[in-house]
Amino acid sequence: MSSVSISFSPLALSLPNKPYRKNPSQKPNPQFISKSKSKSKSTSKSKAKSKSKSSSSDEKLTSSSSIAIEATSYTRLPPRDDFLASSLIDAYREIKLSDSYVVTKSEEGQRISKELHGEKLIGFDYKEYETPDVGEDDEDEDFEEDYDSDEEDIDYIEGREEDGEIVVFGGEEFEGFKEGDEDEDEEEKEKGVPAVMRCFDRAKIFVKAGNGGNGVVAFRREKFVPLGGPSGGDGGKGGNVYVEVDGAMNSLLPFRNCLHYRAGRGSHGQGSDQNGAKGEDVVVKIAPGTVIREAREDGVVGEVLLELLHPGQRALLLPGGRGGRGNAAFKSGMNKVPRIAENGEEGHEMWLELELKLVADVGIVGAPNAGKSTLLSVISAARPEIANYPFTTLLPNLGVVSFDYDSTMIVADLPGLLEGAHRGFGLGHEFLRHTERCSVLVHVVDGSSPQPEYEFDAIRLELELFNPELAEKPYLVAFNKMDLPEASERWESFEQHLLAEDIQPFCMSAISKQGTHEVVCAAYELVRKIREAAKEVEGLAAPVNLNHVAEEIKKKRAFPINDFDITHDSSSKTWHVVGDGLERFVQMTNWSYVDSDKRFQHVLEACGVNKSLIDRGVKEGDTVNIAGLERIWYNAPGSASSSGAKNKSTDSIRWPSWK
Ligand SMILES: Nc1nc2c(ncn2[C@@H]2O[C@H](COP(=O)(O)OP(=O)(O)OP(=O)(O)O)[C@@H](O)[C@H]2O)c(=O)[nH]1
Ligand SMILES: [Mg+2]
Repeated sequence: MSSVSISFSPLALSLPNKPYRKNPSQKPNPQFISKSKSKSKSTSKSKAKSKSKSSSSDEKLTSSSSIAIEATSYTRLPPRDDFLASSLIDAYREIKLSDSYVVTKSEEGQRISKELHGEKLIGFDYKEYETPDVGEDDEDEDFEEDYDSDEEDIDYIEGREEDGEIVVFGGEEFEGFKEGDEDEDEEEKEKGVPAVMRCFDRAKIFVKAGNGGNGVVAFRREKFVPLGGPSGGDGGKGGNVYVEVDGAMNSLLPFRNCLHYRAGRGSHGQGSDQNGAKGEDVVVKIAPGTVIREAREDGVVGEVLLELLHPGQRALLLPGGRGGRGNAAFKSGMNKVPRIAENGEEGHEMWLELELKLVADVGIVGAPNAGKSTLLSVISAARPEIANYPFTTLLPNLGVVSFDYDSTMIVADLPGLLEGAHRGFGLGHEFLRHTERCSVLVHVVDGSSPQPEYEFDAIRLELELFNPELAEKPYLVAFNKMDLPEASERWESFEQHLLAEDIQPFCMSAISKQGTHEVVCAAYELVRKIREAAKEVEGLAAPVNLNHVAEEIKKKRAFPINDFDITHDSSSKTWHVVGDGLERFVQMTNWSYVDSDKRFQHVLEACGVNKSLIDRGVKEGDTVNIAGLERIWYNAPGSASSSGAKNKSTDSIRWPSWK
């Protein structure tokens, strides 16, 4: 075994491994707001400043960075004054609108924003994105005109002031959250998720097990073999539906092209006692971390059927239908020439909802544009898109960080989070879901943002509000963009702020790879501890039964035929006899053969349907519906118990037992 060559800096060793607990006293500090307002009056100024001060910032890091500095403050959610500055308006136009942008257009929008974030408003105020407030009317118009000129890139919705926030993602839109109509809002949000994102981690597929092949009626005809007897073979079994975890998949996008998965049907039996071949199985390949639910017609979220995490796991989901018996199987001493064979059993079918929650050891979280993708790109071979505008990343990116051949971890770069993400704002639900399966979280904080402390607190709060378990996960904090002077200026106050909460943050410049090694090593140390703890627990835990869905279906198939319910509709004089066993029996009866009806009568008699109907007072002429099959009841002459077909000669035949 090779040794893991990881060197830990003293900073990394002092990493707090305690889960974060929400501190209710962490409310927005008005001092911060006023401070930042005065500090960041002009972004252009700060750009110039950042250039002149770059050498001093480098002192904080061990070696200086030769990489060009990019001021990124305009892509953040800036203080209102900043936003109104004309330099920012120019900058705002530069934002790549085809990817994303957020607008609050009206008074109503502001009101909703306030209501939504009301008591626990931390950090961003979305009313700052009120485009009509840009200043003078003329300017406003200019802006709108400029904006309109970009219309070929995006679908921009106008004149819907009452709707509050409008979010546009690559030409698709949804309306912002409005308190009081969550249900409608859910639908709206679903609509607003761009197709590629929906397909990335959600899919709805149809699966069907193969039907069994039919049995046949055949008789042996051969020279020198007189009265060869029945020789109809049984039908083959239908193919099964399996679900298998494919380690090479990291999304559900393949299900975009293929929705229906049908296993092959069993071949029909043939003469000369030849049984049919088994139907072909179908294997549905899914990504690790996929949750499978039954999709219900009423829209209610079905219960989880399977949750497959590890590559190579295979579950039998739907077993194929049984092959029908051929007439050779019905031969008996009393019935030497049976003219009967069964249909193959129908394979079970269902619609499934697949939901992927990425399985990664480390999840990189943070506000948009914090440098999450940059961090992933420098620590792994992954090449995510990196750009100077928010929501560059819309789909999570995975990367493998290798220290040694046997010490690796999977790191996921997740899309940026906004305040209100836990309520679906900025498609937060879509993104936050993926953090649930990460063992460790790395918070990347944009050091160049006016209030990095708020940014960190807001993201932490969003995670906790989305799922309190997320707040219990071990995490570490990486203060990024230390190569920028404004970031290095803020580092000390940020560090003090976190140290007061017993958290030791890391500082780094992802773009120049400085300080990233310490962050990765510290994250790996946390991952290693978690893996060790998980191994211990795994040893004690009982093995999970992956085939329980198929077992349930098989159990249902073996349901006894004499277990049925009878209901009576007096207005239409109809009796309904229902039962899983009876239903299957009716489905497998092949009515084209003469003996089928006799056997049907025999089974009804034997399983007590006739007797129960007589006891309940069935009258001649009444309709009896047996598992969907309608018959008219009549009383056979001279018999108290008889049914609606044929005579009693069937009693003399011994039919093989129903199976
Ligand atoms: N100066 C400087 N710029 C950085 C650093 N890290 C990232 N950036 C820049 O910040 C911008 C955003 O970086 P990304 O890595 O795309 O940020 P992100 O957090 O993935 O953004 P989203 O995907 O939109 O959430 C890019 O222009 C990067 O070049 C850094 O350490 N220093
Ligand atoms: Mg990104």
